[in-house]
Amino acid sequence: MITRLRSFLTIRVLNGGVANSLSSHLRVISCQRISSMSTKPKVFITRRVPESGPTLLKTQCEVAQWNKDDPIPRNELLSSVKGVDALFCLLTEKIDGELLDAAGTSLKVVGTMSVGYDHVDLQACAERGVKVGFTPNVLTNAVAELTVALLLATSRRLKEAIRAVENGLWGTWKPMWLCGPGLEGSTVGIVGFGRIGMAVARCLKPFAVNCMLYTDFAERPAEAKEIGAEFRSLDEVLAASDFVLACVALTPDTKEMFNKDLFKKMKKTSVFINTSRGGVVQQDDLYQALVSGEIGAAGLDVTTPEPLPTDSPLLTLDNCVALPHIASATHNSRGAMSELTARNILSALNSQPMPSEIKAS
Ligand SMILES: O=CC(=O)O
Repeated sequence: MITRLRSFLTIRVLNGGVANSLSSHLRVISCQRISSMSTKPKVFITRRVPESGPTLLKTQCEVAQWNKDDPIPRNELLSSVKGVDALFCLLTEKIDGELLDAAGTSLKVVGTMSVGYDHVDLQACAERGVKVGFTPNVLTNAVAELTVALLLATSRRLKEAIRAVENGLWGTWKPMWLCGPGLEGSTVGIVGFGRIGMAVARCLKPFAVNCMLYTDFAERPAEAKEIGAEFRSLDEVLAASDFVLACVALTPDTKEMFNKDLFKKMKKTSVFINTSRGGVVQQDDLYQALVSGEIGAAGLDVTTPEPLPTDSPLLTLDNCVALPHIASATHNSRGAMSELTARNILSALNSQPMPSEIKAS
């Protein structure tokens, strides 16, 4: 136990950036002494995150943190979680049996600062009695907003336009130059009509879209009526839509669902937008669809892998806009995600209902 505490606290201080000085040694030792007396639950935070979460956690817990913008190496993570009561993680950390076992039986809760949880093995957590929290709702509008921004950037060819201005290719105003499809009078198809899909539909309403279609495992009649969206089969949505928006969660059922067969079913002019997870797209097929003119353009906030390597063929295409997974990146959303992650953790530690718990199905 003492060894566990020692490694926990050493990391805490090392990440404060004072590891090599004598004073840091003294600090490590004094922290260990104080903390070995501490009865507060221990939480490990896997990254530098907005302060709202860590500040809240520190009111009740002993907090150690990988206080950097780059992910913690897996080995470091495995040793850092030993003996913790709670783990505050991000979508970049794979939460599997190995990690849960490295944490040990003290681990009661994993709070991921994300709405997606495809990186968490829910079954492995359930088997070990570890609760899992996530952060729905607080990022919905930010993600919807970015989905619309990406749709517009892709359809209105902003990447080419910005490059043209910066590279002196502007020339003069030309009637035929950099035209693209507009939203007015268009048909928009939303694949996955959950919180985010619906919020995107609401955001698009003022753009004079002619027809809003959606598809999902089941109809959502009440919400669809309020938004003015119509349910269709996936094939019907693909065939009819000028814009196809991927708003599905990544699950075994949706993995690489956007493959060559689906791209073939879309209009040759269609604009495909993905702000969910890169894993829902078969990326080589997408590249072929874009190059061969099977579809018109693609806007991606998420890719496989992330970061997308700079030599990815997708980046050579004018009709593909890629962003670095920033859909929820507003100050407010990220702050709220951090705080909700902390609230999930504290509730679980206090045996209270968690504000947003994921249950294994
Ligand atoms: O992709 C971001 C999230 O899942 O929150």
